[in-house]
Amino acid sequence: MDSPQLNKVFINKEEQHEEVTMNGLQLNGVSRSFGNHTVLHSMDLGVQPGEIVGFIGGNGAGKTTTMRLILGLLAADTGEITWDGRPITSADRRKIGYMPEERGLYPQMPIREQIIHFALLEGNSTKAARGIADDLIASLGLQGREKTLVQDLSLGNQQRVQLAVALVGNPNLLVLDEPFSGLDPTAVATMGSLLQEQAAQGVGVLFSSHQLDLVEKLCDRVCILDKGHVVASGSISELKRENQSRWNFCFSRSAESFAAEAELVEGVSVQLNQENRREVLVSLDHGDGDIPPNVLAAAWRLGSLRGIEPVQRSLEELLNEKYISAGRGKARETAENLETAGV
Ligand SMILES: Nc1ncnc2c1ncn2[C@@H]1O[C@H](COP(=O)(O)OP(=O)(O)OP(=O)(O)O)[C@@H](O)[C@H]1O
Repeated sequence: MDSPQLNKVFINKEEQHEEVTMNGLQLNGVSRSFGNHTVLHSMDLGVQPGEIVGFIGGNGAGKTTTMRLILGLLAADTGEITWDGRPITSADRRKIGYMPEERGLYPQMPIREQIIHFALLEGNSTKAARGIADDLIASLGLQGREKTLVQDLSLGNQQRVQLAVALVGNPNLLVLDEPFSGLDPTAVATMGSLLQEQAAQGVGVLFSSHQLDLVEKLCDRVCILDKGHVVASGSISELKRENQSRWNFCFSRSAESFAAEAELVEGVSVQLNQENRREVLVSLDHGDGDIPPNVLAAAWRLGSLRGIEPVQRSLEELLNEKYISAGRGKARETAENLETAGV
């Protein structure tokens, strides 16, 4: 989905020095090291109210560290974290619902009791905490399971309880570390709808995931992290438009000779449609750009060109083809990183 609030997209970290996010959460130039290992390098990230931002990166890219910085569980070495344009306070942080990677539910506690426990920790009275638990149990579809121990729930329902716990403080922002991991397709769909419902109510959502199809489906924007560097950030549609590098050439007769000729052009991959040999998919091997003149000339030479349609890449293709094999400085590291992550 496209965010109407979004008016700027950034592609290369090297070209990126500002990001337009006036409301909600903003990280500006945040760095963090452990000993002499710099885990985050001058990172910028924003989450506006009501938008869902996908946080992508291989294992060890720095996603969890970023989330801990947002929550105030770790301190940044440099840079600033703001809420609504001013330095974030502990009161702002109390309005952030967090689903940590290590989860943190009590396996042997019934789920209603568990949610009440966390609601009490938020400073609610016992009566209010019970009300909050009952409301969350109803809205997350956990009715009938109030007395079930967490350890006896399916993973999907455990994640729902985890989300309930993140929601007890009626948060303005949800920060969720891999909320979809280990879920079956039904539970994934439920979790996705729950996040969309929260966003529709104005809650900003930042979640990390290695499931790129999900990120593509749910998110207004993405932030792609590679070894602590933001390598791309922006709306998915903008990201795709900015990376236009694939076209379908349609002819009114067989395009085999065009395909053969275009294949000789350096830096281009060509695929003749085997089911309709009048169509040829032409892709740039590296980066984005215009159709190479030699390819266009070959198409004109064939003399029966009916049209050229841009074909957008999926987020997964973009990552694999652009950010991994583009030959940029960190491309190889990115490839290894994402491969390790199973992306
Ligand atoms: N407390 C710590 N002390 C030392 N190093 C740490 C600490 N926390 C994280 N790191 C290191 O920081 C790097 C980033 O880790 P982080 O957990 O933020 O990555 P991630 O993107 O969340 O990875 P994953 O997808 O595997 O969860 C890793 O190299 C990790 O070993």
